[in-house]
Amino acid sequence: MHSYTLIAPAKINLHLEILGDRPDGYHELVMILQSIDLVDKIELRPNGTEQIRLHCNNPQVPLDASNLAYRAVEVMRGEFPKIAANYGGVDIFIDKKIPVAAGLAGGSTNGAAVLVGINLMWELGLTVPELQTLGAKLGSDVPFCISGGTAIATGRGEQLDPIVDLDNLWVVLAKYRSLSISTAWAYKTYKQKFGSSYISDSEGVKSRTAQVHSGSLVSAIAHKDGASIGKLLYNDLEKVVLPAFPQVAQLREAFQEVGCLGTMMSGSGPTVFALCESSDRAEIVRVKVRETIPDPDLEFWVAQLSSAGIEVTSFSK
Ligand SMILES: C[C@@](CO)(OP(=O)(O)O)[C@H](O)COP(=O)(O)OP(=O)(O)OC[C@H]1O[C@@H](n2ccc(N)nc2=O)[C@H](O)[C@@H]1O
Ligand SMILES: Nc1ncnc2c1ncn2[C@@H]1O[C@H](COP(=O)(O)OP(=O)(O)O)[C@@H](O)[C@H]1O
Repeated sequence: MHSYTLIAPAKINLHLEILGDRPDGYHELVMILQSIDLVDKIELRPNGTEQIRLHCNNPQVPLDASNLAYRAVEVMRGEFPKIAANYGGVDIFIDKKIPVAAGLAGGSTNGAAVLVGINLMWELGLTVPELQTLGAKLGSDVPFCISGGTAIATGRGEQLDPIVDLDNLWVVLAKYRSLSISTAWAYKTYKQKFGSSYISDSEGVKSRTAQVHSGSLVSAIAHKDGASIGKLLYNDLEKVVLPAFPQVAQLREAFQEVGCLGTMMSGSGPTVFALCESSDRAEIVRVKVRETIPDPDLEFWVAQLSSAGIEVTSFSK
């Protein structure tokens, strides 16, 4: 049986618009998701036992059944119990570079990598759409993480329409090390603050009152027009996170002041990113914001937008 090493990229949200709440407790969204080349490395090794054993270099990552990498194996075992019984357990090594609970889909992309890796290890022959259907059971962002690139995501985030890949732009990412935000908290607080944006008509049929604002951004992406993309970045969850976490709002202002194409919080935060036209410009922006906020708790990364989803880099006997 082979071992597999996979690369699992983080994502940012160029657009995150909440259209309303849904009967299943989730929110109906329109997002534009974008992979970046800040990546975790995942290694899967058959271990000759029945157990799923996790190893990670970051102590913030849970090593139990709550880890999305662990849950991905369980989803595969649930779907293919006979095949799973032949193959036994697996050791999963997570080399974590993506900050945790940061709005960058770190857990989702690890779960996506394990689905792709198990598909190969167990010789299941599942297609990408089939893997994405299984991925939606793990989390709303998992289907996107499998294919990556640039995509419009609707529904609860799992319905995907790929658009032209953006790779001509860079981002500076910044996050306070000691600050993490729960996605469930961000959506719950949004609902408490803004209620449902669905209204019922005279027959009780619910329809959306929100507008979809992503059209001009899609057009700017089609033209790979960084200046317009920067101006059109959008995230409804900023409305709850920025007032609750003033240091995130200050970080966003600092990026704005140093002059980038645009700046926005990613997903449910607290990572803030600044879009830049080149890696040199990104480095200048990073240095300037570091000077403005010398707090050692603030960490930075520079990454390029990427067309890659989960990639297998090696396998060995
Ligand atoms: C906000 C976003 C933006 O890309 O990403 P992150 O900031 O987590 O990276 C996503 O919507 C997060 O996707 P993901 O992290 O996969 O979420 P899930 O595990 O499916 O859901 C976590 C919780 O968020 C809430 N949730 C999630 C998605 C959605 N469309 N509506 C929701 O209300 C639900 O309370 C759910 O229990
Ligand atoms: N493989 C994983 N990597 C990181 N966090 C994970 C993983 N599996 C489960 N988690 C849990 O998911 C939570 C959210 O982390 P993460 O997926 O990195 O952030 P986000 O949902 O903001 O994109 C963490 O607090 C952690 O408890």
